Amino acid sequence: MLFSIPKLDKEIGKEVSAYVDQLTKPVGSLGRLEKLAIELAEMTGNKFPDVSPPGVLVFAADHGVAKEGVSAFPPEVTAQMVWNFVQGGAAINAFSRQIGALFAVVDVGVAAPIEHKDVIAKKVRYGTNNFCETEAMSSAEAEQALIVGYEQAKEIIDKGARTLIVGEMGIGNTTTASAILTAVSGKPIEQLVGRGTGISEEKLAHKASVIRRALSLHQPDPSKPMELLSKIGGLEIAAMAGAMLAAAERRVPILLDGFICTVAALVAKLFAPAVADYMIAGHRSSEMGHQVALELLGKEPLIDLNMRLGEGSGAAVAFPLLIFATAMVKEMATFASARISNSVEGEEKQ
Ligand SMILES: O=C(O)c1ccc[n+]([C@@H]2O[C@H](COP(=O)([O-])O)[C@@H](O)[C@H]2O)c1
Ligand SMILES: Cc1cc2nc[nH]c2cc1C
Repeated sequence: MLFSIPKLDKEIGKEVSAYVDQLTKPVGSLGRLEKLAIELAEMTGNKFPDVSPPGVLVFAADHGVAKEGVSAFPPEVTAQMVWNFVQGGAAINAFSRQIGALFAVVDVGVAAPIEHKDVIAKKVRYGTNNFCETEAMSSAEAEQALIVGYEQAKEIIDKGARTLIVGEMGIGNTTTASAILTAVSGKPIEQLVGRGTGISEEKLAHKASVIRRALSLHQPDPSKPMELLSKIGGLEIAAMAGAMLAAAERRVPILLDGFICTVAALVAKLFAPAVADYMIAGHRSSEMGHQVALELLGKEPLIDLNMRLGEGSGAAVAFPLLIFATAMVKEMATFASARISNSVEGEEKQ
């Protein structure tokens, strides 16, 4: 599949960088917010971009590998949480309300039928196969799930979303994400497999052995994203990658969530390396392996609050920092406009 992602506007970045140095503060004193303002300008091609409203897309799907007992919760929870999302009772609902987000939940492959007018029904199949035994899905299904994400992102951007937050819900999906990350990074599995929803030490060792077994069965080519998705999964990870690709094509900044989201970002990057230019890492999840995924992507997260929920929640909590970065450029006075003396002459500016 071919994606056409525009280059970052480095010229505007330089302009904003020079302008930020004229604002009424010592050079560099707003730290990471300054870098963020420059990045947002380069992505959007706008010196004074709007990041609001953000669009939050939560993709839900089930994982056949959940049968192996790799989660602290049963697979029915995926469907149950989808109902919670449409009733507005999940963390991401509370946070989306706080940040004024456009919000949508997409069933891309929940194992149970879900009929609710507010759930976007895009089920590609009823959950994946157990990837320890056989391929998670066909490559046609993986492609279909990717397109679901792509189309949904297009839609929410057409409705006005200026930043994209991509969340997920899928019992078992930390096993799937760790398997993809093991294949892609080539690092020892022990560094990449974590507690997910909160499994015991014993279950953790079992989870690692499940992934080891699956990878020796499939031996996926780590440079082929469609192969990774079809052999390992999952449907929501494919959709998330598709959504990111659509946002990057439209110069809409992507605010990444936690572990599963960052692995989906790595998959998207395999489809089109330039997609990573449009990504900002929202937070560092406490899930083992997230730091490695962030390093592979070359991103430093904005916040670290020991969160490990998913759903887009970490990105939603980090989102106000994007508002602050843009408000700084839009609203602050310059030394000249406020008639403030700009440093002692000859003093080194850092
Ligand atoms: O985003 C994260 O970093 C994250 C870390 C651990 C768990 N989760 C969420 O928990 C679910 C997967 O956990 P598990 O144990 O069932 O693999 C899934 O619905 C994710 O949204 C999410
Ligand atoms: C309750 C619950 C909520 C979640 N949200 C994202 N993943 C989740 C997993 C569980 C178990």
